[in-house]
Amino acid sequence: MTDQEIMSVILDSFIGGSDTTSHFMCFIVYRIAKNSKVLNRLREELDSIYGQNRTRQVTPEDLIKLKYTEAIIKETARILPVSPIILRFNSEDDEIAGYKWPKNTAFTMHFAGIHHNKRYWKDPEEFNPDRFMFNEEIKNSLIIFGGGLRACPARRMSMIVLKCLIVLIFRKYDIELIDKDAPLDYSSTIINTCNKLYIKMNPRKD
Ligand code: HEM
Repeated sequence: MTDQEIMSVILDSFIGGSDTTSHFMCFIVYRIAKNSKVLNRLREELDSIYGQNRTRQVTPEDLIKLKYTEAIIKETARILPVSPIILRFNSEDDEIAGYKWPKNTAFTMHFAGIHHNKRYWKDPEEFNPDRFMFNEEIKNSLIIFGGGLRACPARRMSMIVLKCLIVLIFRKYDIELIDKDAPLDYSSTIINTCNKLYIKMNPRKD
């Protein structure tokens, strides 16, 4: 690889990796803080793994047990994916769905549309992590990290990072939204970004 290629891979990772994870985490905190039932279920899961020891390291075994935590991450991404679209160009003339597509046509894939389609999801507007506990998911109806050859190379690591962040925050702290009725304040461009999220954070009382 040339220096320039190495440089662009590093830059890609910084750009593709920092905003995505931080906005995703804001969306997760908002959904949990907004839904007391979800928060209680999450605490039950965390307490069953960590008990009163709220400072020990998260282990690989914990990551497997964190099923409800993973369901929250997936449901947050289903409702509002950080990356709602991806682009692809066809390298050859093609025919798809009865239409002819000349080489170099730009295809935009709209994940958010798939995530809210009633053909794939029951009550798609409802935030309900349980749908991932009971295998409601149909193949390719949830696309968080893109797909195919250019899928996000950090998809596994990102799930681990998000799980660890949820554990570190929610096993130890009470998080409250300052304005419980305010809708999530976000902007939508090629990625969905959280504009602001005001929260109160205190050590857990129980
Ligand atoms: C939760 C956080 C993340 C989300 C939601 C996310 C999502 C995505 C999506 C949707 C794509 C496009 C995939 C496609 O075109 O099929 C992508 C590509 C990419 N992501 Fe991530 N990503 C995340 C975290 C990261 C992190 C932490 C890194 C690096 C450390 C990273 C590096 C990249 C790179 C380099 C690409 C381009 C891959 C290519 O074009 O071949 N991402 N990501």
